Amino acid sequence: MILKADLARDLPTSQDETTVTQLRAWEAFHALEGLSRRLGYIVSAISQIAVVVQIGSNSGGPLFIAACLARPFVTQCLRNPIWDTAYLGYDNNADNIKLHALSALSQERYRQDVISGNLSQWITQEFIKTRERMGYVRIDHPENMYGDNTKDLLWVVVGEILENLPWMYSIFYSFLNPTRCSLSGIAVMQSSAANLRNIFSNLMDEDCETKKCIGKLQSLYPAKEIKNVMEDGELDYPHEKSRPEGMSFELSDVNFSYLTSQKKESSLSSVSLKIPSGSVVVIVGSNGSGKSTLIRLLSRLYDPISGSLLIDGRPSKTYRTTCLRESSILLSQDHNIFPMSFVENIGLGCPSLMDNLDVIKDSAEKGGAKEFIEKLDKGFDTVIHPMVAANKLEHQPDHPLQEEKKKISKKSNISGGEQWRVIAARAFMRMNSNKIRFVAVDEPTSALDSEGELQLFTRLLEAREGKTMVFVTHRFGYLTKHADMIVCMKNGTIEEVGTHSELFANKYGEYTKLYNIQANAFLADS
Ligand SMILES: Nc1ncnc2c1ncn2[C@@H]1O[C@H](COP(=O)(O)OP(=O)(O)OP(=O)(O)O)[C@@H](O)[C@H]1O
Repeated sequence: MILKADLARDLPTSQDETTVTQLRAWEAFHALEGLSRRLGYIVSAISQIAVVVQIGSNSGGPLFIAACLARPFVTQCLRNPIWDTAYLGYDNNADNIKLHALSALSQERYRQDVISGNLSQWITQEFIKTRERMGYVRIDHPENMYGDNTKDLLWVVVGEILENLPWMYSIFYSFLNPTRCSLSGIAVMQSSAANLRNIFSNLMDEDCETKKCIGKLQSLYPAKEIKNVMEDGELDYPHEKSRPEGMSFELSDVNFSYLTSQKKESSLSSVSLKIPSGSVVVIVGSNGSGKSTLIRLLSRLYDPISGSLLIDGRPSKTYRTTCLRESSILLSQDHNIFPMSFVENIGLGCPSLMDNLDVIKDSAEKGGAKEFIEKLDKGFDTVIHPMVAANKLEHQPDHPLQEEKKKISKKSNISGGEQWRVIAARAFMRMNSNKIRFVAVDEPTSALDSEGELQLFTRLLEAREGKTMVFVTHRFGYLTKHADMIVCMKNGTIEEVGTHSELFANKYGEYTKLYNIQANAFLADS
């Protein structure tokens, strides 16, 4: 339920802090278990105390209860759980890794990938399948499953003595007062002593704190009720008026600000623009001018605050968002590598072809990722972020486990550019669905070298048939030359629109200014 609720939230909703829940499923189960256990302990404690008081009224009841408390009390004081020390955990169970990875995909950092890749359904289905394959064993952290204390010899001896303290007290008491003790009374006292000891130990277990448990359970249900900020329409995409050349857009007087923005100015102000179907559009402009925001609106990750956005002649809100997302690809700096294997990272572009390794490798080739993946020991089966749990190591640089940690982390690290290539490969994989009519690429220049960038642009342009393509870039050259239209932005507004030669004809325009800065840098170098 939590996974589903997390995956269903759109970006604006998830950025509203009042709607975000940090609760994970295992915590809810713990809370529920803890609460019912605690209730049971309290009932048992009351009944056992009543028994001891009743039967033991002749044999020093209060002192006897104190003897029962001795061991749990000392245990609590000397508590030294194994997980309080430094440790390093490495998980090599494929299903467990997958289950945690699928769970992780509902986190904030993957939200844009999951939404733009339309992956919620696949994740939920895979989660259920993997869970069933594993059987219903507990999958929470080992810390929670392993509650044993370290045992040294002294503690074993002292513990045994304390364990038997109520017994010893009873025997001692019956020697002093033989007439006041019956055999059956002693037997009942003995069993009560064992029960009371257990009950007190459990009640002192901090996991069972009633307030904490109730708080956790209370925060569970609102997560299910959260309504998305963005409206979902009824219309399927494409519809009868959609053109086969690709998606078309018409923005009229669009304004937009992020909920989380600290700035007074809007990220987009009075933006009006027509993007014909099948065109290649390049958006340029200085940092913070609104290029990425414009692309996010076209990809329907956000809706304009005012003004209108038409897609193929109809308001964007009239379409089913899942249909629109099935028809578009967004390739941006905000995307992330999933904590899964390369096969899954790329295959998730088109989950129905996940089993087809040839198609996955072909997409990797197009995205420029195949070469480096094949050089890895496990090739396409390499899991990029294997689960490594480290505890109390951050402030101990000389701890012997640091070396092990490095070895494990090394297996899972790839460079920023390589990550981008994997994400690009996932985008090419998506094209195999044959549903794509809009491709948006947001500035790969920050991660890719110039050769990688040129290859990416060339391969994307080769696949342009039936697709409208919008690129954001800081590098003028190959793309601006091939663009049907260049949009130059400044401070959240559109300064100029036209082809390279049209914009360059305006000597004092923003486009010419940005172009000359780059050209002069090259001239100065040469
Ligand atoms: N997720 C966000 N939350 C809050 N504000 C944002 C967010 N993303 C962008 N902004 C703000 O919106 C404005 C436009 O940002 P945007 O990222 O669209 O610009 P850009 O032209 O793509 O910049 P760059 O070239 O640096 O990538 C900026 O003022 C930025 O601070």
